[in-house]
Amino acid sequence: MKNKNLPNGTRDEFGTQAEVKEQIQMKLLKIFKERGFRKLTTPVVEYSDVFEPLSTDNYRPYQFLDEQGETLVLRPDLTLPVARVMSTTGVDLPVKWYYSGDVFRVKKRLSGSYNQTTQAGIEIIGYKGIKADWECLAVALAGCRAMNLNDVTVEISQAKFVDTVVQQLNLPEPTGNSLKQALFAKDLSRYESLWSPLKETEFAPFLAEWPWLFGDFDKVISVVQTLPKTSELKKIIDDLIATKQFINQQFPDDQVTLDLSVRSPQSYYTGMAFRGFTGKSADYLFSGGRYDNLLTNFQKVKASAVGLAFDVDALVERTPLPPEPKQTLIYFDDQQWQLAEQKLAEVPNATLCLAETKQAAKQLADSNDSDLIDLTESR
Ligand SMILES: N[C@@H](Cc1c[nH]c[nH+]1)C(=O)O
Repeated sequence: MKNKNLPNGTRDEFGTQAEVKEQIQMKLLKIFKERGFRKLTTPVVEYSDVFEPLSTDNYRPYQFLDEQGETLVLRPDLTLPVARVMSTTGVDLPVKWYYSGDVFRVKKRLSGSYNQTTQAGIEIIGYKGIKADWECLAVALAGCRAMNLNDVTVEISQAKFVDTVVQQLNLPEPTGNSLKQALFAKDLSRYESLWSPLKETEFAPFLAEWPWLFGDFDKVISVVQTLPKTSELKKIIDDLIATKQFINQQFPDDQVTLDLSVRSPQSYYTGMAFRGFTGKSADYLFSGGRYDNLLTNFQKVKASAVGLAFDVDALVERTPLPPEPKQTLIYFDDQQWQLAEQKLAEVPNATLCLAETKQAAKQLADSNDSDLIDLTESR
């Protein structure tokens, strides 16, 4: 009998913790709305095909069958449903959506992380230019500020960078792909042996450093600058530098790092991607990026898009819980409802006491450390 247990990786939330979470969500939604984003809600359950573009190396979705035998899943992501909506509803582009809701990702049993997390995010669809990426970053960092998180590190990556460089190297396949996999896995001995035939080429200074190409923005960029520049690579570098300058100007308290040796945080990203961290914690506060091809999975037309989602639970973890405020119980008898309502409106932090006797009301007030207003005394 498991009716008193929760499935692995889920939790109940109540009281102060749940209220803080609600407040955080409200603050984020207010920022989205104030910047002109419109609300979009999608169902918690979808056909599993919607999530096909997702590579699920670290987790798998919860799956079950509907009455026709079709595989349904609890959504493991909120961006793919937005792409589905765009292909089925004929909404005119460009659009700016905001949403909040839970995503469900079955992680390894002892990973210590939850399988149900709450996200609040935005998707900007129909803009090719870098201003849309910057709007995502501006929303992300404004959100962190609203939570009093002032020392955020934005880690930027670029989904196309690794492929662009591997292509430039002109390695025979499958060597190019193996090099990429060794780089992502930080399998250094394999990486070394794969790039050693290029030791005498102009790529050598870069290739020797590539597995360590993360951290300080300027250092990483200076290594990338040693590569021969194709127009594609130049555009990638220019956009990264301009984005760092944008963050420095708009959010001078925040740090920017660059990682050009990682796998893209989402398999559907096609351009810049970014994550926000604070302190030493490895959990990110927000994660987002550009995905210009995702909509073509659902429809013929190509549309540019960029978005980001806050991990609301990670924000809650970094928010100190406020002390429990003292509550006032309003005790009254059955004939005094009107009066009790008046008191309730007047007294801050009050609640109606629904106990049946005065003695029970007193006991309740004592055990909750609450004040008690007794309306039956004034009669
Ligand atoms: N859906 C992404 C975040 C995102 C929103 N838009 C673009 N990326 C995630 O869960 O990591």
